[in-house]
Amino acid sequence: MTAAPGAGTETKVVLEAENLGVALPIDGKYVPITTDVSFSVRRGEAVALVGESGCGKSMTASAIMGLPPRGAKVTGRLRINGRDVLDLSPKRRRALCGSEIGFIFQEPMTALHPTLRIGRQMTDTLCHNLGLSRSAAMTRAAELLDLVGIPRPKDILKGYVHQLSGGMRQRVMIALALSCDPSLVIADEPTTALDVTIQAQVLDLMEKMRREFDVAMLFITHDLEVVGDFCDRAVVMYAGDVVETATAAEVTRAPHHPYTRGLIDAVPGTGLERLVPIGGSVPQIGAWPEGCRFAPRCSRATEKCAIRPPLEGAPMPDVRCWHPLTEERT
Ligand SMILES: Nc1ncnc2c1ncn2[C@@H]1O[C@H](COP(=O)(O)OP(=O)(O)OP(=O)(O)O)[C@@H](O)[C@H]1O
Repeated sequence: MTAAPGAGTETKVVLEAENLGVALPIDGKYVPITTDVSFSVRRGEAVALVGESGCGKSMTASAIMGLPPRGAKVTGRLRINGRDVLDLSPKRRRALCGSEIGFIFQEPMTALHPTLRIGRQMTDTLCHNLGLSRSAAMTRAAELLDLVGIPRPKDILKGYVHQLSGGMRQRVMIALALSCDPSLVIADEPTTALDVTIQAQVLDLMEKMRREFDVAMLFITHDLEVVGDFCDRAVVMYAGDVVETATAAEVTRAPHHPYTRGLIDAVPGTGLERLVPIGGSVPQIGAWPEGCRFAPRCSRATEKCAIRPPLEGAPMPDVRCWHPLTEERT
């Protein structure tokens, strides 16, 4: 693994999604799952993709990884380290993903094989992606486990994933994600399945890895506290759309989109006397309103919201809303 490069390279854009859309064939026609998803992640930066369940966060991540569901139509542009990847052949795409993108999933038990020794799984990945010999891969695997704070790495490599605690399993996932020296790591709800103390440890470790190796991180979460604590910027999604993009501090302290405000008011620790859930629910795919998709749940909605607001060109930049909140951001 290469150490963090020096100053001057930290602004390099690693991931660029431009009007990224995924549609799935359902009952004989393509139904949009996400539309117009645009954002970027720079080297060393952690960007959160945030929103309620069903907003399209994981679908966006699967399109970036080149692993959308069978039959999916992916449109728009997607660049990884400046290279357009949507037109690559499946083989070249897999090779690119193996060498440039690392993944951390919510539940390591579903991503790690239950009956293969941890050493075997790690060395398979290292041999395949880096072309190492089996013995060199085993040495590297032990180094990686040591790096992520796993004690007695050589013993752990001989064991199985079910013998580890949830936090240790997630450390193995992080080691695997970093094993190919990726420029981008996609973490899909990596701490949701862990208890609070272990969550904090895993987040600390990811933060350390991000700083040390200067990777770009796309962090998929519905936890706004994690966004505020861990991420630099946040991309808020609603019903398959990006509705607001800003720094994590701005999004969590002074959001401009009523949906983002609703998300914040619905979680504990916001200072409100009681939590205020957003009324209603995310519209089903195939049943999105014509205009603003959030309008049916929005107290600020007017007739104008029958027209879909653009992300740019509505009253505020990076806020897909005709009536944004105008709280000052300091
Ligand atoms: N293979 C599929 N076939 C049909 N619909 C799907 C499929 N995968 C996802 N969907 C639908 O696409 C929408 C977006 O799903 P997605 O998993 O991306 O949401 P999410 O924001 O990641 O939610 P969560 O936080 O619950 O994972 C949902 O309505 C979901 O039911």
